Amino acid sequence: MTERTFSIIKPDATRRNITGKINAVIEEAGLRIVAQRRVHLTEEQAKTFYAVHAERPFYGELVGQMTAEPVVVQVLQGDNAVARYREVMGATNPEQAADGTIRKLFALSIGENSVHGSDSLENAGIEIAQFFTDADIVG
Ligand SMILES: Nc1ncnc2c1ncn2[C@@H]1O[C@@H]2COP(=O)(O)O[C@H]2[C@H]1O
Repeated sequence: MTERTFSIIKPDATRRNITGKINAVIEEAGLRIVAQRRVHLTEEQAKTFYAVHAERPFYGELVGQMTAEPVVVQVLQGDNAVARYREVMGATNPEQAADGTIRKLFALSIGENSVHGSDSLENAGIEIAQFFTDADIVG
């Protein structure tokens, strides 16, 4: 089934100027980038986006990292896009990520793990709506 999922290329990757390399892995995996924008997240935006992690010990560091430098927010479209992108990203901890995945190729650490992807179709809809309107997405 064709789905849309939400992706963030994180500051550790924009800082190293490797957004194109990450997009190449995404496209080679059969996902289509149907919306994309570079944005410097405010603290409020990052806190809202990661509210589900507010009680976790790494929350403050996470918000700090996500607001340190610009990110690239994206909508990806394709067959089973939510699950497919999670496969393409690899495990949250790059030490556990499979060969060929974005995190195996590029991530620096569990915190600086280069990309975010929605964990469910429902959350994909919520996350996409935080950054894009329907008019921004050209499928
Ligand atoms: N111990 C941790 N466990 C899980 N996520 C962590 C941890 N420390 C930092 N994080 C970050 O928290 C983020 C939450 O969702 P992400 O998919 O963006 O990727 C996660 C990691 O970058």
